[in-house]
Amino acid sequence: MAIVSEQPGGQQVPDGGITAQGVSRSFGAVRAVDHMDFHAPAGRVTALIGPNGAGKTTLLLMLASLLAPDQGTITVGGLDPVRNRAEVRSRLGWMPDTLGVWESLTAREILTQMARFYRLPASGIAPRVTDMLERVRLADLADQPARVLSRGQQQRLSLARALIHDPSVLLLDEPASGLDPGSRIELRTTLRQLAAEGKAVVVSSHVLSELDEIADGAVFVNNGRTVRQQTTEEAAAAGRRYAITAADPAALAAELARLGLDFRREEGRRPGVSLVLHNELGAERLLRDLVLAGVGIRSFAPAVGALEETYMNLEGERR
Ligand SMILES: Nc1ncnc2c1ncn2[C@@H]1O[C@H](COP(=O)(O)OP(=O)(O)OP(=O)(O)O)[C@@H](O)[C@H]1O
Repeated sequence: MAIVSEQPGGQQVPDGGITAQGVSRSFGAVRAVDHMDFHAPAGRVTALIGPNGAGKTTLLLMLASLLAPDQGTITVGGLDPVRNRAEVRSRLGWMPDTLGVWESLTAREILTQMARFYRLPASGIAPRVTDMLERVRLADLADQPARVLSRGQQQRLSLARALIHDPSVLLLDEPASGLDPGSRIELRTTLRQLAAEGKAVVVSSHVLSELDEIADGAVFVNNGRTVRQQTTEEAAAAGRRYAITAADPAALAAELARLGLDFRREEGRRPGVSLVLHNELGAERLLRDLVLAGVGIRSFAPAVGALEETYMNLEGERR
């Protein structure tokens, strides 16, 4: 990730992606977004993470130039959406959390309308629509009204709609919601491919384990503010909590104490311990030491994903 500031308000240099600086938006007395900073570079998947009501959708709507900020600036590939409205719109793809209107039209008609809206050359529209329907595996359902599509199929149509004009910035609000496990994996692969093609991909979600698999970086927001921006490498370097269980939990605890490690006992269905390890090499060494000491290890793995670790730490800092 080209730009990272640990604290909100860090200086950011726009590249081919999308940047927001100090954006705010209120609805009556509710300050939904309050001086938020955000950056998603080209060629990367950036996760937008925050609890319910944090301001994620409001920020995404502003980034998509569908909602005007009260304050602050947004640039898309270095362009100002207010001064270069048409150019910016053509660079942005927006996938809302629900497909929305037009449900009486067929998937093919919806994509065709979108392609016309973006003024794609008339002769290229039909093949482009067919390509997109194949890409999201909807070719067989292309001529069915969108309302008969399942939630997962509608999500795939929504993704095709966002991609029809080959935008360089893709904004997706909860794209995996309603998808079965197979479709989630497929979505991950698609998003990684789009980033590899050089697009800036922004994904908001509550499902952190899912984002862990696809994101190169994350922006954490809460109460309308940016609370942290970090790359996955930085998240990994901050250390990770590992959960360990053993045939004899007392022997495990005794050995960790002998090694001088700070650990926490974990109760529950699989009693054991947890401790923060700074990198994978540290985990490898500890596992080897425990095995050599004769501790019968039953499981040894990260307790939570890297993004969840940061999220939980931020929650802890707030308490
Ligand atoms: N059109 C609106 N009118 C009034 N209040 C709004 C409007 N849109 C959002 N809000 C308020 O702004 C705040 C942020 O909402 P937003 O939808 O951006 O959060 P979110 O992070 O996307 O939440 P969720 O994860 O639940 O979807 C909330 O308090 C919400 O009630």
